[in-house]
Amino acid sequence: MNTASPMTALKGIGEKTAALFHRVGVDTVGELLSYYPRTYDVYEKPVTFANLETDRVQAVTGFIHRAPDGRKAGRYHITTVSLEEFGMHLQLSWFNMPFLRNSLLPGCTYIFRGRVQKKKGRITMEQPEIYAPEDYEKLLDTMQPIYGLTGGLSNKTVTKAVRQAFDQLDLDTEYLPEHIRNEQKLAEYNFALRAIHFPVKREDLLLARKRLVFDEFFLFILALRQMKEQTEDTVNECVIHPGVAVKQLLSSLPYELTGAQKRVWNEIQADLMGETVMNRLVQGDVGSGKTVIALLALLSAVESGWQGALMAPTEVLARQHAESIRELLFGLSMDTGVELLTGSMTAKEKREAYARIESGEAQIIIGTHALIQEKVNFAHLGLVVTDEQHRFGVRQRETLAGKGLHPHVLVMSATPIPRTLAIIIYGDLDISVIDELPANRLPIKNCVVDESYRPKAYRFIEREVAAGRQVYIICPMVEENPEIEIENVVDYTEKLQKKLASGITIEYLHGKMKAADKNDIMERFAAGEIQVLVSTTVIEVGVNVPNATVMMVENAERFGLAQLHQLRGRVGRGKHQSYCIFVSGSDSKDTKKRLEILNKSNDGFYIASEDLKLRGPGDLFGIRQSGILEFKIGDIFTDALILQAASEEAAKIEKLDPELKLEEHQGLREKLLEYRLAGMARMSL
Ligand SMILES: Nc1ncnc2c1ncn2[C@@H]1O[C@H](COP(=O)(O)OP(=O)(O)OP(=O)(O)O)[C@@H](O)[C@H]1O
Repeated sequence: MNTASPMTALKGIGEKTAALFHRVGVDTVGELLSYYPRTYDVYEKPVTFANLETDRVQAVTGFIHRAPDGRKAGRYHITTVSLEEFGMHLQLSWFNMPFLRNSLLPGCTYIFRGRVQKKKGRITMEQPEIYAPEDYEKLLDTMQPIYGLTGGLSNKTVTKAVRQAFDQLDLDTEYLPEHIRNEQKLAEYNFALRAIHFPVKREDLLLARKRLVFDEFFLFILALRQMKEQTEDTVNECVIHPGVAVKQLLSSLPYELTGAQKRVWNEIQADLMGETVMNRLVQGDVGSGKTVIALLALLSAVESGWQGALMAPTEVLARQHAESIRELLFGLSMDTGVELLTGSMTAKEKREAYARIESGEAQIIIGTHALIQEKVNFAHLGLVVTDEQHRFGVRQRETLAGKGLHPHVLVMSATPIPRTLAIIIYGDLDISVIDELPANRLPIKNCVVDESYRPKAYRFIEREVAAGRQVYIICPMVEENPEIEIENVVDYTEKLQKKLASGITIEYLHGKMKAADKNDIMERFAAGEIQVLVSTTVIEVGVNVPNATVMMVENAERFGLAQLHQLRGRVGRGKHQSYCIFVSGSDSKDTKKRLEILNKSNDGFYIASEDLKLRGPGDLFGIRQSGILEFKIGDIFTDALILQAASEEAAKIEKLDPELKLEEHQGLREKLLEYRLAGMARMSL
């Protein structure tokens, strides 16, 4: 067995289980080893009731005075036990486990372990684990890995598979040169890999994590530098001059560009006319008006005889872009062929669209990445506008170059990262920043509240709807189990229908819905036919419905601040006063402090940097701040110092041995090659 062996090479994993692993992105034994735990279960000493903290998983010692109660509640059977300690009470409950009434014996002591919650003023644990004290003793202080799962794939299965892989594999030898390991005080590779899955103690885990985060950033930056060398100075074969249509568009906009938009547009124009091809990142906070900048570039391309493609991460966004672009171009004297290309189109529709793209009749092509990248033959592509989530890298360029195309590339990003980090992460791109919001915006009013505020929030929502506005409600994500997440959204919507005044149209949206259904809901929301949209975070990126003025986020404490900021960015996009209600299910002080940052500021850069200060780089169990670039373990915010170190080491290597020819760099050279090959599928590096 080696790292390239398929998952079925492991004992006990057949085709069916392998298919489940495939769903979480693991096809080979090597990928399994880098499928790092999402978090760890730490079996800490039982605490006294006085030290229970809501929203934390804790253990208590409980003496059973009398047999548990059992009762029916709708579809469920509920077993409850009330524990007492120095006059303080803790209520335990289990769903559909009636047998507990006979197995929890009066007069005996058990350890109960679960998430502490406060419900109707009472301290509770739902579904706590139950241990005999002597069994718990054995688990004490161990850390059990918890992996990201999917329906049907249990944590036990993943854990067992990882153990087996470690037992049977000859692991890679250390590949980082010793001078780097010494300089950065990094743990040995195999130690790190083992310890990240099965840490014996917390210190080991911290060391392991630091090493693997460093590796991830280091390889990324080295690959990026190689990529930059390959793409730099491609001669500009698609010279683009903005002309009459662009002027007309500018004067027909219902607003004037902000100073920042004008500056960035100038930078782009200079690129488009320049001697080398454009590789530019436009960074701008949510709602700063990036779409119109993209459109100006696309229209300039069309005016100069080229096609422009706009690649969106989701079908919903592609549709939205197509619509708003058609609207903005309407009435210009030049007719522009705008083509929308999405997965839910029929085969016939797609064929016809491909034909129009190939003939050049379609001039601005808007679609999802997969469709535009893989299947399309362009007549004369001059510009690609894409987003940061899908790196448009060497492979994409090579594919296009194979078709004789060397287009300009414009990458759009709403991730608020400080410039110093941006330069490292986007080392292959020039950077422009739209650092100003349109002037007509009223700042969003925020509040952080607890669950008891819900009825008031609902009355507020009713008033806004009565005034003609629209509302988003975000349900908590359930990372471990997408099925529960869907249930949450559906359940919440049903309950909400009873709580809000009749006559309000409420619909829900989640990631597992069919594309056509999602489109339908989004279109009806955009058209104002739906007033309240209950959703998972699928709504997070880019949706633009300026009439929506309320964003209510349930269990806000479970989200990263950067993500909450993105979510909040869905409102406050028009002329109406907008509101954001963060409902927190936790009364922990740290949570309050974090959410307070959002309360104080609407500025993405400020929020990201304050969050970083508060959490500190050692925050191991923290919420990942951003899904961008899909780093497996590193987080550009919380691991900013490691990112910086990796960048410095990469620069040194480049100076010392740019082609990695030295003996001591052979391991690294191989690893980098492997990384780039794997990355082609993942990040297109
Ligand atoms: N200069 C401006 N003045 C007033 N309104 C503007 C200006 N530029 C853009 N807008 C409007 O602001 C809204 C948000 O713009 P846009 O959708 O381009 O944001 P964005 O930067 O893409 O944000 P996100 O990252 O959240 O998608 C749109 O309704 C757009 O019409």
